[in-house]
Order: sequence, then structure tokens, then C-alpha cells
Amino acid sequence: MTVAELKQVQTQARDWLINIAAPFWSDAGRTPSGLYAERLDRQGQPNTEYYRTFVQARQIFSFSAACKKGWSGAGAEQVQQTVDCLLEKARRGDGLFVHRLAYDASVLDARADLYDQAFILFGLGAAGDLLCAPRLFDEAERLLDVLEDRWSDAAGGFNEGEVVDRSIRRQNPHMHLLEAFSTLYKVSGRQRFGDAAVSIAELCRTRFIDPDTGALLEYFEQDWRPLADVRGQIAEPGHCLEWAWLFEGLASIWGDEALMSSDRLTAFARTRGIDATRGVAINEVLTRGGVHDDKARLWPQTERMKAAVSRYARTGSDDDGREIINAYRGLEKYFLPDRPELWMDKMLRDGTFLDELVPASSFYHISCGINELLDLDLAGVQQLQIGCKTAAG
Ligand SMILES: O=P(O)(O)OC[C@H]1O[C@@H](O)[C@@H](O)[C@@H](O)[C@@H]1O
Repeated sequence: MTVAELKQVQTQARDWLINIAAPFWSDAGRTPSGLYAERLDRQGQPNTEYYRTFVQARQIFSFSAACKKGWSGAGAEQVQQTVDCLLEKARRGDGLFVHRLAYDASVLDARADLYDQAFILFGLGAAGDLLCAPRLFDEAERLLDVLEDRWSDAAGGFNEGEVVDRSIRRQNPHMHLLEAFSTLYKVSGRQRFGDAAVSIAELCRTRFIDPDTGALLEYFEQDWRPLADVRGQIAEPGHCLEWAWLFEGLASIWGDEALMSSDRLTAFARTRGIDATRGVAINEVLTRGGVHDDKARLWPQTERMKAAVSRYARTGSDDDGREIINAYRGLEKYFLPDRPELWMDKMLRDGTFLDELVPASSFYHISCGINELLDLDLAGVQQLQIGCKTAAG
């Protein structure tokens, strides 16, 4: 692995984001009511059945990121329009946001879900930053007030709300809360968001991570003990790497705890969760050994890349550098060969893909991964490597 190879991957990724994907997705299926497309067919035509609020919030992030990376399309105007639309049409009287909207932005499913609220917080952070609008950070604080008041749980973390089965608890929405709080802290500097991020990180370290293997567990009892059946053994390599990336970003306020957890999560995912034949990160393994779901969705590839990039910036190691390239090459397999602005989501064991609509929701994963990659300061890493060699010699 050479720095030239990493530079080449950065150039390819930037070109894909700025010249191929952002211009296409900002236009295809955008509704007059101010919503981004939810799903497209493989000819690029939208399916208008429903619009999930968390996908809108994810797109707000994606287009904000593309603008910040130099895309000069209609990004900021659209972000403003979609944020306004969500605040006006998707917010309930109690301050929580609904689950689904219709094509005209009327409410289709008024239930509130924690995962959705996490992405609303995240989108408010990204939009507040792009539009230089601190009032959007105020809106995020308002939503956090409601979550703390209504859904915080005595055993730690939050209840999941009105959509999912609440007889079990899951780490997943908490991971996205950490992502949202970290972003809001970074862009607003408000300590409240930093404190909220650290409190979720502590919950992960003490409850979600299996002390024996270092893997991230998924499913829990109400008091955060892992479920006694096989679900309590499931680990998703993509999530292990997603948390590792979040922890790398949290090191400045959480210190060594963050880096130690990232090291263990990454080691588990890389040893157990990569299928060398297909060159991709797979969906699910079991902590006691064995694979639980050998399909490989698109998003674990971007988490593999994000973890590798953030770690490479810290370690400068060849292993992390090579992982960046392997992860990007794995991700490219999901782009349609004749229409690279579109993607497939679920790779099967034989390397073929399920034939389904193209989910807009994956644009968030890809643009987040590319954003991280483009932020990588290769000259800085080279300085770090020289410093390490000098110290060792
Ligand atoms: O299927 P979509 O909505 O694109 O999400 C894909 C995945 O994103 C990740 O960040 C996690 O939240 C996963 O639990 C989720 O399945």
C-alpha cells in the first residue's frame, strides 16, 4: 500500500460524490413539497409510496457534506427547504417527529421512534453547520429536552418509542444518538451535547460490548443483560466498526477509553467479519463462533472504510491504510456497472445481488464514508510515520 494509492482512492471517491452522485440524487425524485427521493428503480424513476423522516434527515446530512466538500449544486437551498419542511410538517404537538410522510409531505404514519429522532438531531446538526443557523441547534436542544423528559430510562439510555417491539432493547438507536450528539457538539460547541455523547459512550462500554470478545452485542433485556437466546450472541461487523469510528472521533473528550474500545471492536470485526473471497464485510456473526448471516449489505463496507480512515489518521499503520483501500474496492462492487450513481444493497453468498429498488438511505452511508476519506490528511499521516520511525530508531 502506498500513499499514491490512497490519493488515487481519494480522487475517485471525490469524483463519485461531487460529479456523479450529488447532482443526480439532488434531482431524481425530489418532490415539490421539499422531500428527497426515498427509493428509485434501476432506471432512476422514483417510488413515491412513502417517505421516512429519518431518510430525509440522512439526506440533509449527505447534501450538507457534499456542499462542504465543494459541490456547487442546489444543495444549500434544498437543505433549507427540507429542514423547514420537517420542522413544519413532521413535528407532532409533543415535540417528537413522526415516522413517515407522504409525497405531499402530509403525515402518513404519526408514530414516533427513537431511531428517527436520532437522525433528526443529526440532520439539525449538519444543516445548522452548513446554513450557519444556530437556531437549528436550539431546535436540537428542544428535541433533546423531550427525549430526556419522556423516554430516558432508569437502566440507562432511552426507550425506543412507538414503532419497534419494546420487549427487547437494542444498541442501534443509541449508536445513532451518539453520532448525533458528537456532531452537534462538534458544530455548535455546546457542552450539553458533548456530555450526552459521553454518557452514551459509557453505556456502550459498560453494557453493549461483550467483555470476553470485545464485540458489540445487539439485543438485550430491559436491564441491558444480553438476551439469553442466540440473539444475545449476534454481533454485526458493520456496527462494531461504526462504533469504533465514533469512538475514534470521541477521543478528544473521552480519552483512552475511546481508543481502547475502538481497538477491540476493530480487531473483532476484522478477524471475524470480513469474507476474503468476496472482499466484503458480512452482516452477522456469533460471538461463540460461526456466521449468522453471510449476506453483505452495502453499509458495512462504508463502516469498514470509516473505521480504517479514522484509525489510519491516528496510527499511520500499513494495516489501517490497506483496509481503507480494501474497503473502498469492496464498496465499488455495489455500484451498478453501467449507472454508477445507483447501487445495489444486498450481496449474496455467491457475490450476486438481490434485485430490489435502490434505497436512497444508503447515500448517507456512502457520503459519510467519503467525507471521512476526504478529510484524511495524508501529509499529516506521513509526518506521524516519520515521527514514529525516529522515536523507534
Ligand atoms: O437500511 P438502512 O436504513 O439504509 O440502514 C442501514 C443500517 O444503517 C446502520 O447505520 C445501522 O443503523 C443499521 O442498523 C442499519 O440497518
